[in-house]
Amino acid sequence: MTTPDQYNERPSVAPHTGTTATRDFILQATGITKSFGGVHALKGASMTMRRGEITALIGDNGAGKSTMVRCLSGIHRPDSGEILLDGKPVTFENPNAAIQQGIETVQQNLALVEDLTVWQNFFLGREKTHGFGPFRTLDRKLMKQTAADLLKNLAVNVPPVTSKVRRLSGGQRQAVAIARAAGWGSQIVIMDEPTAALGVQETARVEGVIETLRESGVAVLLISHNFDQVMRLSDHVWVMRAGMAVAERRSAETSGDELVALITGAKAA
Ligand SMILES: Nc1ncnc2c1ncn2[C@@H]1O[C@H](COP(=O)(O)OP(=O)(O)OP(=O)(O)O)[C@@H](O)[C@H]1O
Repeated sequence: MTTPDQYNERPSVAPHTGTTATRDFILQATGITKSFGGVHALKGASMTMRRGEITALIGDNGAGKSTMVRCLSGIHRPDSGEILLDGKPVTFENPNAAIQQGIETVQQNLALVEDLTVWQNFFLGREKTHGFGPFRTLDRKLMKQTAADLLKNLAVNVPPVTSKVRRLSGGQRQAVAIARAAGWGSQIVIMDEPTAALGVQETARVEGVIETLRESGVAVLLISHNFDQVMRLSDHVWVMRAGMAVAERRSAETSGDELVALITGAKAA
């Protein structure tokens, strides 16, 4: 039987050749390499994500998590390897190409414009219009209503969508960024340390939004250094070490101690 841990020992073996049916995976990355000059950030890393699950990606500083995320979100082009989305090979020339394929990334800096309102941020670069030709105008009413509905569906309690982002708390901003990512019909939402800068209450609120996202069938990739959060929220955990994804565990079947041992290499995968 091919176990996930073996994928990385034999990167040429695609995850979808294992015993889990390909259709279970929304994403399969196989043998991804990426170097920056002499720095080999990814050395043939392979990982998978399933629909309607939260997959955590953990590892020490410099393990390659952000580089993997950037390859999946079109910021970097892998030097080699294959990414399958819904079973089909994809390549992303740029972040827009990943977005077109249904992969949204909530960056650490959130990429929200402070001086615009919540609804304007939702539709930044993707504005809805009505009318034709020279009579075409922005459909503000539709955009406001859509943004409000999305926030409501995700049970996000933020001030009216006409509020400027500048007025929102850290947790509210994070929730808006997640709701925006979810609202564009994405199949996968990638989140890099979504609660790192938040207090206890705001963290709980954002975690609630992430869980709602999972319930709606979206696959979430959560990069987090917070072990409690990883154990609480995720369904599967991939552990990265020195440019490789060295192990996958079901979150319910592992422990913080085992994950630490896998991260440091004290325990073989
Ligand atoms: N643009 C870049 N240019 C040069 N080296 C890079 C670049 N991006 C990443 N690296 C290097 O690649 C390696 C992996 O970095 P990466 O940021 O992917 O790790 P990480 O697991 O996300 O770490 P952290 O938890 O600290 O964010 C590190 O040695 C890093 O210095």
